[in-house]
Amino acid sequence: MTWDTRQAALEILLQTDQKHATLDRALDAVSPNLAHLSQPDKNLCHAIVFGVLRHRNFLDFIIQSFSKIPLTRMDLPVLTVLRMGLFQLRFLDRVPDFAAIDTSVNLIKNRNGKKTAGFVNGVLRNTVRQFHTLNLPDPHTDLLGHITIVHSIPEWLAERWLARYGNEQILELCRTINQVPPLTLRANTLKTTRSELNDILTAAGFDTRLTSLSPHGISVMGSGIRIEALPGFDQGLFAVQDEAAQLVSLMLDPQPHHIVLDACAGLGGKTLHMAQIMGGQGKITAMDTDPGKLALLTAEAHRLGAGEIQTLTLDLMKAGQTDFPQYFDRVLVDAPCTGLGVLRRNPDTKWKRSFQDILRMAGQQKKLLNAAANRVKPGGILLYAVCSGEPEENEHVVTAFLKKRKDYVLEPVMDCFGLPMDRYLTTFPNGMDMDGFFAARLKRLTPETRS
Ligand SMILES: C[S@@+](CC[C@H](N)C(=O)[O-])C[C@H]1O[C@@H](n2cnc3c(N)ncnc32)[C@H](O)[C@@H]1O
Repeated sequence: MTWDTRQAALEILLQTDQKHATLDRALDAVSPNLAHLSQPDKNLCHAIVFGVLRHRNFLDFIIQSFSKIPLTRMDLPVLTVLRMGLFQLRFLDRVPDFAAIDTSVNLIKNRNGKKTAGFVNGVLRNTVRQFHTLNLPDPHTDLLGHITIVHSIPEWLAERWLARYGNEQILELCRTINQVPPLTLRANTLKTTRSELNDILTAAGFDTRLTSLSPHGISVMGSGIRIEALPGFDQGLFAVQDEAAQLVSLMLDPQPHHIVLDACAGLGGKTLHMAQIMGGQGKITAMDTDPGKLALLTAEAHRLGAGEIQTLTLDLMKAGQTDFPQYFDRVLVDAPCTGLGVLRRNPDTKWKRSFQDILRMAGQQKKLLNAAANRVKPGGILLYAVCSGEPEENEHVVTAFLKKRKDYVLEPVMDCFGLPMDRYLTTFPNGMDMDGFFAARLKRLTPETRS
């Protein structure tokens, strides 16, 4: 089946609306149907999908204001087409108003018939004519309403952030969350240097910025950049990795002679950074419950020339002594989490999470950290990381761990990068232009240092 640009965007959004289909999975699932589209059309499709997910509450507020039918009684495809049309009208200068309206009307006419098409036409045209009459919540008198509607943050999350952050900080955070994040590369120092890679990219006409804290990062400015088309991709000169994620492996500080366990390795972003920091020496075991991810990790290790990475499909919670004949100098637990720190990359996450998820994930994180702790050599380091800034998944996990495990102490992050933070690594999209990460460096004491 082949789709045009907006049909494709509609299908992706409808798939993403199912609770367990992440945006990444939906994009992967439909990608064969997009193969015939030109690159600008693919870019437009992505812009609509991400834009609708970023601004969903704002778009719904407008639809509700100009529709006689309540949103709760609207068919999901109709509501989605309205969101897509409105997003183009309000946010995409490159799409003229008539094109945004006509393509939306035709899209729904083919699916639901003429009557529904008339309804969509009416709502979109009313918006164009009467948008100026809308009363949007004012940040000075109704900050919660403003954040919820204008910045499209779910109310339960906005309430939590309001209790935690100052007014200016939360507004800045919300603004950055809805912006397109930078494409950040990690120079593969097994094959090149950051400065050499930067020269290659700038010579090819790309506008780049060196990351300020990671010595390996380069952000490539602009939108719609195809990673595979960047110079150096086939030669494995870089991997795609946000700066905050780069800081995690740097904070673990694995040495060339170390034996390392990446206990939740996933696709291996951090495993392969560790391999590069270790100069392709030492020994790394990449473990995950998902064999499919580990297979992709092995392929990526090959592209990057990272040498032999031992993979292990195993549940950390069920792993016993026989699974690991030796102790490790370094263990990374990059735990599964709510992902609320990476909303600018995965805007669908905000509509799928609830407070209960934070508590559920925190319970799992505590268990994973405890299970990993027994694998660390006395004198070795256990690093706990999550891409969420929620306290239950951050310091609460670490505090509970330290209460239980008197053989561990927290090592201050200040010593790692001279960051303006003392105990933990905490990064934010606002101000730092990085994903929101949390990491704690825990040292296992030797019998001598314990007493
Ligand atoms: C945040 S992701 C890891 C991302 C990865 N470290 C990276 O940098 O690309 C968490 C991973 O933990 C894995 N996982 C979840 N529960 C696990 C368990 N009990 N044992 C091992 N891995 C687990 C998931 O499959 C997922 O790939």
